[in-house]
Amino acid sequence: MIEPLSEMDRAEALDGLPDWDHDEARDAITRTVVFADFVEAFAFMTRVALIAEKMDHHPEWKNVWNRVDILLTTHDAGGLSGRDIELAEAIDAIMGE
Ligand SMILES: C[C@H](O)[C@H](O)[C@H]1CNC2=NC(N)=NC(=O)C2=N1
Repeated sequence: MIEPLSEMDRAEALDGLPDWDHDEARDAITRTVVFADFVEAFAFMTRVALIAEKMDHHPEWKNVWNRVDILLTTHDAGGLSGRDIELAEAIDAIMGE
């Protein structure tokens, strides 16, 4: 069982992730990223997939051509956990390159 984030930790984590929105209904964070074309979007998804597999923590996402809609939450915790924050930070690092 993975522990959900406390109210305080959640607020602090969201503060540190300005590019992410909080989906309150799911207690998830979401971010949409847009690339030049499908190949770039899919290359990004491949990189994230390898990180996710290493973390054993996987995004819910949808790709439409050059766009990737990402939702992170922890099914085992019924909401946000530290793993979502860690994966969001890894995604932000890729997007910041
Ligand atoms: C068995 C396996 O470790 C679990 O199902 C992992 C896999 N990836 C996961 N990813 C996410 N986002 N939440 C989880 O609770 C989760 N659990």
